[in-house]
Amino acid sequence: MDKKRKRSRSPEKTSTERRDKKRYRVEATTPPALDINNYQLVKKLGEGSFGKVMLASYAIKKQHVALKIIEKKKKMSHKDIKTEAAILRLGRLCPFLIRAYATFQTESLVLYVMEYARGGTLHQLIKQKGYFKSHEVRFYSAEIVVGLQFLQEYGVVHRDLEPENILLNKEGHVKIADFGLACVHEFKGSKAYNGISGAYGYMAPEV
Ligand SMILES: Nc1ncnc2c1ncn2[C@@H]1O[C@H](COP(=O)(O)OP(=O)(O)OP(=O)(O)O)[C@@H](O)[C@H]1O
Repeated sequence: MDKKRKRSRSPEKTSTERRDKKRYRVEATTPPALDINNYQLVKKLGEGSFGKVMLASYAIKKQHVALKIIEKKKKMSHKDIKTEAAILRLGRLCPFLIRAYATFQTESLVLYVMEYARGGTLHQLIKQKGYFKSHEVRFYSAEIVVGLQFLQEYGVVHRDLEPENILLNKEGHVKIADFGLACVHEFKGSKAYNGISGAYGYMAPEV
């Protein structure tokens, strides 16, 4: 009788253990897009107050991406990092916003893997051309407005809109970038966001 009980309990325990081991193995595997070793840095695309943006090659898909690298020691607030990452993830829903393929962190860095806008910035284009013809002004304005309208629907205020942060893809379409100062806020009645933010010359008149 005793022997029988022993035999029936032991396989039960073993299968639970096996299940737990299996679950542990699945959780311990880092998806390739979240593994810093899968990105080979090619060159610097830009640098800001909290970090730099590098052109990188994602080994798994042999694809160029823009990798924004923020050093944790630079003390960008946790809330701002989470907000920027969340807005970058929204980018997949609107063609005029830079989108993130992945966001992750290491012990010392926060990383956003973004689509690479290979057409440069609107600022570079303005410098290169000197001025825009009226149909070009309409083209860029329309795409920027659609991008901003989309952000507004999600309660996002960019707060740092300027030609350096309007990127262009290889077909020349607008990709609004740099959500480091953005806030997610709902304007209700007379409630307004406190604090001045943005680049002088490009701030909204009401700011
Ligand atoms: N997805 C991208 N594709 C191509 N270039 C990019 C991309 N993202 C950023 N850059 C380049 O890097 C520069 C800096 O990027 P970004 O403004 O996001 O960094 P930042 O650290 O937040 O800068 P700042 O402190 O000025 O706000 C941009 O002006 C642009 O030239």
